Amino acid sequence: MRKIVIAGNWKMFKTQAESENFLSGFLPHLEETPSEREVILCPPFTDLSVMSKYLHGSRVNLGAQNVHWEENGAYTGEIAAPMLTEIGVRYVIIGHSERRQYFGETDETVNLRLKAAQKYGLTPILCVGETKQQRDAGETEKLISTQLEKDLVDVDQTNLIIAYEPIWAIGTGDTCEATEANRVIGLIRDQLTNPHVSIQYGGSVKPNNIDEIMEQPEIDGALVGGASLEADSFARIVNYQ
Ligand SMILES: O=C[C@H](O)COP(=O)(O)O
Repeated sequence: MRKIVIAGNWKMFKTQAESENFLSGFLPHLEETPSEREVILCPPFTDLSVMSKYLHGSRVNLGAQNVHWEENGAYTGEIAAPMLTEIGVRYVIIGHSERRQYFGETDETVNLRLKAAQKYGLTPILCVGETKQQRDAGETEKLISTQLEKDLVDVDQTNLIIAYEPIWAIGTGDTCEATEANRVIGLIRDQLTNPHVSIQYGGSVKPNNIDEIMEQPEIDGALVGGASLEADSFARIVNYQ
């Protein structure tokens, strides 16, 4: 059975005070949210501890935006899985296109991070997706297939979420057509050994397009950037029809 998973990726936004302010506006909306929907917030590292305390007893789970593959060590600027699990983090985004584009993330390091996350009991949200140039060149399928092949070597597909995020649709307002996202996600599913992996769509998901996105049979949720930063907007997405 595939689970519906709606995750907010706050990227490099919100101080601790702002995160608490968000939660005070957001949590009351969850009374309307069907219980089978998994709701995740992935704030900056500095917000995780305070949010974990605030969310104690709530149905919202916490995710980090990255994790290193070593348990500890001289890796300035990185974070280790035990540091996350100790404060109640359960998910981690791995291989986001912004990490691949700006911070030298490769399929090889994505694979190391995925395996480390699973080893320490975190559920990874693996991001894959093509650039505009790759799409225009007709390379979408090949690119994603290669990413999956390399990223998923020796990765346990029973503890995994995948997010299809076409890079040209991220933060641009230029959403991928819901039917096209559905088609690509179907192709991703065909390449997996476990048919029960939840696969999200990400890229300019907004309150006004979430209903159509979630009507698609292959799409099991959304990874939301900009529209997850405001409580009412993210609540509308989580409470899609
Ligand atoms: O992780 C989230 C994605 O990068 C989507 O961001 P966006 O909703 O602002 O387009």
